[in-house]
Amino acid sequence: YQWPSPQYDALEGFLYEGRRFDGSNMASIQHPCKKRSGTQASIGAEWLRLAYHDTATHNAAEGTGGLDGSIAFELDRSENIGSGMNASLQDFVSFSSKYVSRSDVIAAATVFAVASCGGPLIPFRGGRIDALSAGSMGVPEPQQDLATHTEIFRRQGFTQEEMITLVACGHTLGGVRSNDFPAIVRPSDDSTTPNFEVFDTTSVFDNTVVLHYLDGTTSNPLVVEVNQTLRSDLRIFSSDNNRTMQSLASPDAFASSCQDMLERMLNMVPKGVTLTEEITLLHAKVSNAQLTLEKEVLVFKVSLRLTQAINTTVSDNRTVKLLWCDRRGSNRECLGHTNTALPAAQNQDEPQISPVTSRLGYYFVNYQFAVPIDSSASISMFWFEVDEHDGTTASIHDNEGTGYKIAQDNVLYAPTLSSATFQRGEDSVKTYHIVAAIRNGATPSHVYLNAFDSAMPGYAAPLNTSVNLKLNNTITPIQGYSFYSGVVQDLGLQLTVDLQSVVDGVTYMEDYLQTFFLNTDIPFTPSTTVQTTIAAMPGTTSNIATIPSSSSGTIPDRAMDFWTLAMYLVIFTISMGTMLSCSLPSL
Ligand code: HEM
Repeated sequence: YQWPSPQYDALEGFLYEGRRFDGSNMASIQHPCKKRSGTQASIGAEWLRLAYHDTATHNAAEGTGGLDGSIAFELDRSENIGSGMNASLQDFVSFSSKYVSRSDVIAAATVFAVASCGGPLIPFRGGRIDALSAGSMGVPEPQQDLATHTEIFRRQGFTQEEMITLVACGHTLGGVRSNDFPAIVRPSDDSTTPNFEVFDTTSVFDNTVVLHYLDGTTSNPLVVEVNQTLRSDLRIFSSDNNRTMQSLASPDAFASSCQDMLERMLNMVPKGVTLTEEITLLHAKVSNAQLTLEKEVLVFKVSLRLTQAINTTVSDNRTVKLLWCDRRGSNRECLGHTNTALPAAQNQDEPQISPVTSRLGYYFVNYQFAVPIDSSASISMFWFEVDEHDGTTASIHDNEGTGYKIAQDNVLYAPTLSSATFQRGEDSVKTYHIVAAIRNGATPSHVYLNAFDSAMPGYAAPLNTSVNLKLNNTITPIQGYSFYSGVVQDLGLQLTVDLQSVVDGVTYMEDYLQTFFLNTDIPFTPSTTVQTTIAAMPGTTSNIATIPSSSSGTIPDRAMDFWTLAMYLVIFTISMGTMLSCSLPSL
């Protein structure tokens, strides 16, 4: 892994933080192994079933179907009946983006659900490509016979033994609803409350479904149903004289078989789709790096996210420093001096924020920097030093020795000059005025943006369009930058833009820029901020602010201007002469 890897970074953030950029948390809709409010339905079970139904149309030989999000267009089919399906799609709709496809969200949801309910950690890859219409039919249904089921699983690429295993791994969570399958679960006399019969007596991901099947005490409706035609689990489980079921009687064997089978299921994709490498946890992660103009100052903002073992706390003595080199002038590339700053804020995520990370035994501590940059010097690369002041050597996080390089400073995003106008509500058109700052000196032949949003209400076609940006003379040039602007209209929930400027045939780009915070005063902010601590002087801290959590699924209301406050603190501290050090280059 080398920074920047925008797709990896986005997938890693989603998987290990469970949330999208504005802090809205998808994992916590379900975690910890919750039931849907007011019902007996397990949300994790609904998510897992949706993923299986999306993949179940896969044809391994032809390379068609698979986990591609086509399920969003297939819910009117009887093979996809079930109120949990629609509910799950609603849970997911606002979480996809340019780098986390709708089908990646469905796959990650299964990883969350299984981890959250105590099952194995399923290795995750991203890069699935979304279908924008229905695919072929072919999800198994309970009334079909064993030969049909065996053939369906063979088509998907599974042997008989794998079929038995995968069904047992699926049917450890959740159950059957009377309103969707009245022939299997009789509706209650009181028709307002649907009956729900669970597959086993525990609500967690364990092998009770196997054990109770083997010892004859099961009440799995697909085994004990009086109408024999509907006993599909019984036919499948017993199809090899219970050999496979017996092999799953050990909890470890069950967990490891389910880990393998569910990983294979999530990675069944149409041919032509290349999945990413496995997304593993980054222990020191750079995020939200952005050079921007704010309040007439050139500012560099970045966060360093460190893992911290659960049940341990960060030492009060720890200092985290941002170091960077000038891009221009006599000190460029740290020839004369290296710049240093302390974080503007530190905050901790809740250990529970992603079930995957919490199962790995970590939570996150974030250090956020917002430093003013002299625009004639600019910035070319940065790195971090973390010192525990306990006698151990300070650790350096420098992108495996190369430093974190800032590719360019010719085109920048100016969120504080950009804006969004919209009515609250999911189906209203939002109008975004996007402002780019273009460094004077080189005259661009073309300034434009690519706008992308796949988080569309109702899974409508994504927005994917280009808009030309024009020189905007109403904004006074500052710090050697002039401003270009353009308008994007979007119905979706997670617009990102890529700004591009072409100078002498070379394209400069700022990729995957977030827009959710336009009209709030916070350019970017952690979601579940517990308490914000601002470092006033090296080694000392003082609590100054608490930011309310914005973990709802909607765009947050106007919130406190945290970053501006943080920046002024840094400016103040620098002017006290305590934070800008002139030293020899250390890279
Ligand atoms: C022959 C194959 C299968 C048949 C006939 C079948 C049938 C069913 C039926 C009728 C339900 C009840 C749904 C409801 O009431 O909402 C159900 C639930 C479920 N199925 Fe399957 N299934 C099969 C295979 C699988 C597989 C391979 C998986 C996943 C690996 C899976 C995962 C689930 C889950 C998690 C639920 C519970 C959903 C909830 O509680 O909301 N199923 N299945």
